[in-house]
Order: sequence, then structure tokens, then C-alpha cells
Amino acid sequence: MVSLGERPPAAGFGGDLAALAELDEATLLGGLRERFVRQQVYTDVGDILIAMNPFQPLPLYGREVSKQYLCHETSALPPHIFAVASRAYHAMLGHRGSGPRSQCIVISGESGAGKTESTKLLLQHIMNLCKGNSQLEQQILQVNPLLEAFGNAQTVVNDNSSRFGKYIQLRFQKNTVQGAKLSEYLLEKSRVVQQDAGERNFHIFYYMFAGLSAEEKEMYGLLDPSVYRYISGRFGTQDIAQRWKHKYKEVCNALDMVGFQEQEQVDMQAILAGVLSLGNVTFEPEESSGSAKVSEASWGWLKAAAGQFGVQDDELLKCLICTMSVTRGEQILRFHTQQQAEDARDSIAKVAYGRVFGWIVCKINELLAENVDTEVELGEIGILDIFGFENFAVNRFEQFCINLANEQLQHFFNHHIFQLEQAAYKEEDLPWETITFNNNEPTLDLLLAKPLGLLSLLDEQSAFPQATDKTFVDKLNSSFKGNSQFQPGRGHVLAFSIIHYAGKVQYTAEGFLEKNRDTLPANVRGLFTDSVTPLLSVLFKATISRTGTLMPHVKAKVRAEADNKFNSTRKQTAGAQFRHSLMVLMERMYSANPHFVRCIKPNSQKEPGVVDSQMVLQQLRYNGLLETIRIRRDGFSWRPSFEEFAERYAILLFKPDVSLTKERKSRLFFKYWHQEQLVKCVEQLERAAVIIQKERISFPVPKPRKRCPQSCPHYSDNPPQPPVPRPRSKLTESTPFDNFLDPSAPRPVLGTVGQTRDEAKMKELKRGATLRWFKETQAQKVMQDDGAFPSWLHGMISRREAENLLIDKPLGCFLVRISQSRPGYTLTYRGENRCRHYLIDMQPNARYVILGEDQAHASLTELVQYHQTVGIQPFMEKLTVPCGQVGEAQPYPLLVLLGLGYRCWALAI
Ligand SMILES: Nc1ncnc2c1ncn2[C@@H]1O[C@H](COP(=O)(O)OP(=O)(O)OP(=O)(O)O)[C@@H](O)[C@H]1O
Repeated sequence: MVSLGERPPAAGFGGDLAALAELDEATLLGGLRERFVRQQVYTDVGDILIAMNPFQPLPLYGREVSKQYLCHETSALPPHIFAVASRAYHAMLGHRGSGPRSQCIVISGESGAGKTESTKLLLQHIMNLCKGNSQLEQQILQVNPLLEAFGNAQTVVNDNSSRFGKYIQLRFQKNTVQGAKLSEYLLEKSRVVQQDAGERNFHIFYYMFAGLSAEEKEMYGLLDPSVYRYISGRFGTQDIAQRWKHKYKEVCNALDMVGFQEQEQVDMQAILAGVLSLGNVTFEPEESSGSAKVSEASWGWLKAAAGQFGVQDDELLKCLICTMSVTRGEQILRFHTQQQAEDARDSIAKVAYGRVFGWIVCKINELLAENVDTEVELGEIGILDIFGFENFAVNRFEQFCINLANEQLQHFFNHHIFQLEQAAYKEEDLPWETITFNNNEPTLDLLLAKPLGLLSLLDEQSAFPQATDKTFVDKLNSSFKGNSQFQPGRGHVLAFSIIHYAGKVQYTAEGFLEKNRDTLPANVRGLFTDSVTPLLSVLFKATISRTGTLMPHVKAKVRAEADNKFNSTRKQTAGAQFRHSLMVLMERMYSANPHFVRCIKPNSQKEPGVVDSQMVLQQLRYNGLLETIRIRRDGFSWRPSFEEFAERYAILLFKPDVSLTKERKSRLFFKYWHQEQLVKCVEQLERAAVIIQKERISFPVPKPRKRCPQSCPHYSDNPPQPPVPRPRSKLTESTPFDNFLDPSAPRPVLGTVGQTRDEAKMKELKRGATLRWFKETQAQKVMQDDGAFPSWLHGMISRREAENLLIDKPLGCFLVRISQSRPGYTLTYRGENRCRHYLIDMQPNARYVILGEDQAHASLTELVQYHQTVGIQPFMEKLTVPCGQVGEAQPYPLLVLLGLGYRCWALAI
């Protein structure tokens, strides 16, 4: 008989606020502060996690901690971001009391509250949970440094602020990740050409200057960073430059790891250099006509930009200083004013950068696309890390879109936490005292309603060529007169204010129309599609989807159709694209089971250990934290239908504590912690059933379901084990000779015993193919200047032969051998008490990487040198001395001959 009962330990200010009987703001704030000072930055409110940004590295995320949170049953452990990842993962697999289902993790909080760091930690832990196809896992983890370099920048509130939103969908088959898809939202392109005081351009520009060698800078035509207007005066001190240099290396490695080709990387940097040179082109009015001409001093920059973009300088000039159109077969040239020429310059820079970013995302999606067995259903975990709520001294179109996205997220939270739950109580006549919450639907209506919401009015105005930011503001003032969520600007300023869920924000309307129209200067597309820089041509041949996604590989016919549509109907505005992409995102999220992480920023000086009470209180208020605590404390957040419940818990003789659970017309109502308690009961019963079955007692046994991994501390049959590094399945080749250092271990049988003739033939064919692969694609690369091969390269020798070679060698002694069954290499070294074997993967971009490692290398030599200083995961053992061939016992075929050089070996095959 199962009895569900009291809440789990770690309740109240021990970790779960939903356990507090009496609560007011002062107690809540005091409790959170106390925890924060003790470096307990995570606190639960039932199944919702509050994460306070510590602004300092804490020892909370190591391997051992991660291990504790691998199981689905985390309620007895302190609140942690890893627990959220585990809950989502196990719920996706159907281990948490309801059937397998897609999950989404929504991370919210203002800029600098810690959303991106939380996303990285979630990804890291999910990858630990599903250890399987490690190369893909490493690639997924490498996506972040790449996106951060191109999509993040220093702002006044956050040194590493995401200037775009992202939704990462991890796709699983069974329990292993099979692919990932990334959606990006509204990159803040205006930052490329202009940054406010105390802010910087996107990180990648600074990383390039710090990381490129003098020759590379010369190749890209880059001069001293201080001369570039788009980043001028904002280059860092020596210390910072050193950090950027390191970051640049990280980005290059990430590009290699994810699989970008070398030529693509070169083109990409040439385009970025072109953007910077273009920014230095200045204009002045012609004396006679007043139209714009390039100022004398900046001709050099125009030529440099044209060279970097791979286009003719006179063609680039035309795009800047005039617009050419064709009316009734006649070409009409309209010359720009100085302002128009400057706008054209900045638009080209923004669009070029935006397309590079879009292409990176697209390429990541191609490289990480799932490779799946179509018979097995896919599970999904989505993680949303969208730019935080912003209220700066000057708020522009970008802040408007960012805050609109945050309104949507707040609504999603309210809907799940308050509306759905209370509607269910009403439907089932459950006695319930309604909890009121700050419903932001009126604000969303004001912004999104059709046809009279703010975005619609903006689109309407953007379609009138004569409309200006002033006419737009006039329109808003007349349309929203008396609306309590809207306030007109005071005095003569071109501004308006919106009352958001997180407070009032005043927006300056200047630039709204131009940014919303997002027009590409005439003829730029043609200019860049003809570029001799292949990547630029690809970027501008690409189609842009309704949600603003770059689609470089759309078939010519589809593209022509889209282009026709593009020409015949009005171009999608930036606002319309954003609205559409938000809608798609919301649809995805509403169809998944949500988990919420609410990030709190403790102070604005980014100081560790400091809590600014007013600031925190404000966030607690607009997050609706008190109301959330109440609903989690008094409510029943797990509400399975009878059918769902019966399907999963049929084996339980179930006696709920009536004060804690309720049975109604169509569903049962449980406290949030009951889900875990029930799963635990089922597991205990299943284990008992398995034991009974083992003892051959005839008894009907339910089919055992998957349960916690053996490493989980909750697995009660599992006595606590000393921490042993988990060998990586699929990464290291497990071998029957692994125990050769143990003389008592049985010796495996070798050779062709039991092999059929067909099998032997197949093996021979594979060997032949591999040797050809080595000869044709590798030999030249591995050969040293003196024509010999490195002493550690031992040709096609077997595992046993490798192990025999290493048997009496010192720790870390290593060799590399050519795999016998596939084109590729294996690294073998003498580990602590056994030999270890690691597959070396060859990336499509000709980089070498040890499977499961996160560092790609240009050559095998580089790879072994690197691991002579950096240990190999998970044992972190370093390579020491090469296991030479000369003088070794015979017969170790092929490359043993290589002392005589490659030519001789080539003859041998
Ligand atoms: N768990 C953490 N441990 C240590 N430092 C952290 C942690 N979370 C955040 N930080 C610090 O706070 C900074 C800001 O965090 P983060 O970039 O994640 O904020 P954000 O909410 O994503 O902001 P934005 O909306 O501007 O992108 C980080 O660069 C890091 O220095």
C-alpha cells in the first residue's frame, strides 16, 4: 500500500520556498539574502528554480556535483540548475510519472541576471546525462563560444550580453542526443555601426585584432584597431587583449570542431574586415549639386572595403552614392544626399554582418542536424535563452522588440503557473481561493493586436514613403489615448512610454521606421551575389524566410518564386518578422512541458556577495514570486488525467493522503513533490518484482521500466562506490587486451580462429582501402621535413601489438596506429594500470580530434603535442614519450619499415 505524504527534506529556507507557511516580502528577501551570502545561489519554489547571479566562480559545477544530479530523483538534493536539467531529461524519457514528452526550459531574467550562463550549465549537464555519441555532444557544447563571439557584446549592464535570442532544440532518440537545432531571434544589427557610451561592438571584431598574427592581418588588410570608426576608441588594455587573444583561439577551435571549412573561415573574416573598412568611408556634399561624394581622405577605405568584399570599387561606390531604378525600360539614377549615403553605408555593413551571423546559425544547424532512425520517435528538450528585459537611458527599436519578447515570456509563465492551474480547479469545482497575479495581457494587446496594436501601426506607417518617426508617434498618441498601458512623451520629445510587466520604459521613436523597414540599399544584392568571395555570394543569393532566417540552400526555383513574391508584395518588415518568429516559438513552447528558471540579478555593480535589496525586491515583485510561492504551496501542480495515471501506476495499491491529494471528475490533483514519490514507489516495487522473479517464484511481474542509472546515489541496491572515472563508451575502444597488465587475467584468443572466408576477405578489403586512404590523403601530411614519419606513428598494427609494445614502457608512453577497419587513427598510450585506446576523428574540414575531446588540431603532430601538456578526458592522463619503432622487437609490420621513409612503405603496399 502506497501512502503519499509530507514534502521532501530541504524545505523552507533550507531550499524550497513553497514549504513556508507564512511569508511576506521582507522574510523572503531576508531568507534569499542569507542563502546568497552562504553561496547558496539556487532556491526552489516547488518545481520552479530561482537562480541568483553570484558574479563569481563557485565550486558548484564540477564533475562530482554533476554526478549527484544524474538521476531523476533530485528532491533530496539542494536546489540546483543541474536538477532542472535532470528533471527535463527524465521527463522527456517518461521516467517522471507521465509519458515521454517534449520538454522546454524557459530561462528569464533581466540583462546580466545569468540566463546565458544557466543555459551553458543546462547543456553541459544534459550532455552528461546522455553520454553516448560524444563527438556530437562536444560539437553541441562548442556552439556556445561561437554564438557568443558573433552575437554577444559588452553593454553597460553586462560585459557579455546576448544581443540576440536563441532557442536550442536538442533532439533525442531513446536517451541519446542525435542532433540539435538552433533558432535565433533578432540580432541587434545596429550595434555593428553604432554603440552607446560604455558599450562595444560584437566581440568577434576585438577577438580578431587580438588573435590574428601580423601576416594574417596583412592578408585581410587590417590596420591598427584604433583607426576603425565602428570600434574606435574601444580597444582594450594589454590584459584584456590577452583575454581576447585566448577567446579568438577558442572561436577558431569551435569553428573547426563544429566543422566549418578553412576557406569559409577565411571568407568570413575577410567580410568582417570589409565591414570595418566600409565604416571608415565618409562623404561630403558636391559643391555644385549638393549630392554626396566620397571624401578625398577616405577613398583608400572604399578601395579596401571593395577588395575585402571581392567586388569592384566603382560598383560599391554606386551603391553608396546613388539609387538606380528602371522605369518603363529606362534607367533612372537618383543621387544620394550625404545623409542618405551614410545610411546606405551603415545599412550595407549591418546587412553583411547580419547575414554572416545568419549563415553561422544555418551552418551549425546543417552540421548538427540529427541523423536518425526514422522508426524510433524523437524526444526533444528546448532551452530558451532570450535577451533579458532592458530599460536603458535611451531605449530604441531594439529594446522595444526585446521587451516585447519578455512580455510574451511572462505571459507564458503566467499562463502555466496561474491561469491553467486555477482554471482546472474551477472546472473541477475544487474549493479554491483565487490567487491574483499581474496579468500582462493588456500590454500584449497594446503591442500585438491586429490591426490596431503598436506593431501593426508601425507597419502601416512604414509602408507610407512619406511617413516619419513623428507621424508614427502622432498616430500612437491618437490611437492609444486613454490606454492605461501607454503614455505619450512629455514636452516635444519624440518618445512614448509603455507600462511593461517589469516597469515603465520610455522609448525614443527616432529610427523606428527606418529600422522596421530594414531596407537593403538598391543594387547591393546584385553587387554581392557577383562577388568573387564565394561566401559573400552565397549570403546574398540566400532567401530570407518569414521569420527572418537565412536560407542559403533553397533551390533556384523556390528562390525565384520567393523573389517574385518579394518584388510583387511588400517586403516583410523587421517587426513583422519578429512577430512571426515569436509566434512560431510560442507554438513550440506551448506544445512542450515547461520548466522555469527565474534568474535574479543581485546588484548592478556585478559585485560578488552584494545584495541590493531594492533591486532584488523589484525583480521578485515583477516576477510575481510571492504569488508563485502561494500557488505552489496551496495548489496542486501535478494534475494527471485518470487515464494517464492508470496507465503508469496500475501496479500500485494506492492510498493517497486525502489532505494532500484530490480526486475529481476527470483528473487527480497532486502536490508537486508527489510525482517523485510515486516514481520512487514504482521503482521499489519493480525492483522487488525483479528479485522475486530471479528467485523463480512464480508471480505476475510488471515489465521493468528504465530507472536511475547505477551511478545514482538513490539506487538503493547500489552500495556507495568510490569515485571511479567513468570510461567513455564508444570513445575509447574497449579491448579484450585491456587487462594485460594483470598477469592473472585470461589471455584472449587471437587470429583468424572462427573467421569465415568471406569475413577474412572483407577484412582484407577494408585493410586495403584504409592503406590506400593513408597513402593518398595522409602520408604527405604526416611525413616530417626529413621525409621520415614521426617515431610514434606505427602503421597498421593491432591493439594487441600496440599493447605489447607499451607493456614495459613508462606511464604516458604513446603511439598512433592506423585503424584496421576504417580510414582513421587510434591513439594508444600506457595509462595508470592499463593501456588506453582513443579513436581519432577526422573532421570533414581535415582537422583531427580525439573523440570526446573539445580541441581540434590541424595535424596529428599538433594533436600529440597538445596532449603532452593537456590531459585526455576523463582520466586526464598526459602523453609523455613516444613509443619509438627502431630497435623494437619484430615483427611489427609496415611502418616499422618507415625508418626507410614513405617511398619504401608505399612500395610495400
Ligand atoms: N552561475 C554563475 N556563476 C558565476 N558567474 C555567473 C553565473 N551566472 C552569471 N554569472 C556572471 O554574470 C555575467 C552575466 O551573466 P549572463 O551573461 O548569463 O547574463 P544574461 O542574463 O544572459 O544577460 P543578457 O540578457 O544581457 O544576455 C556572466 O558573464 C558571469 O560573469
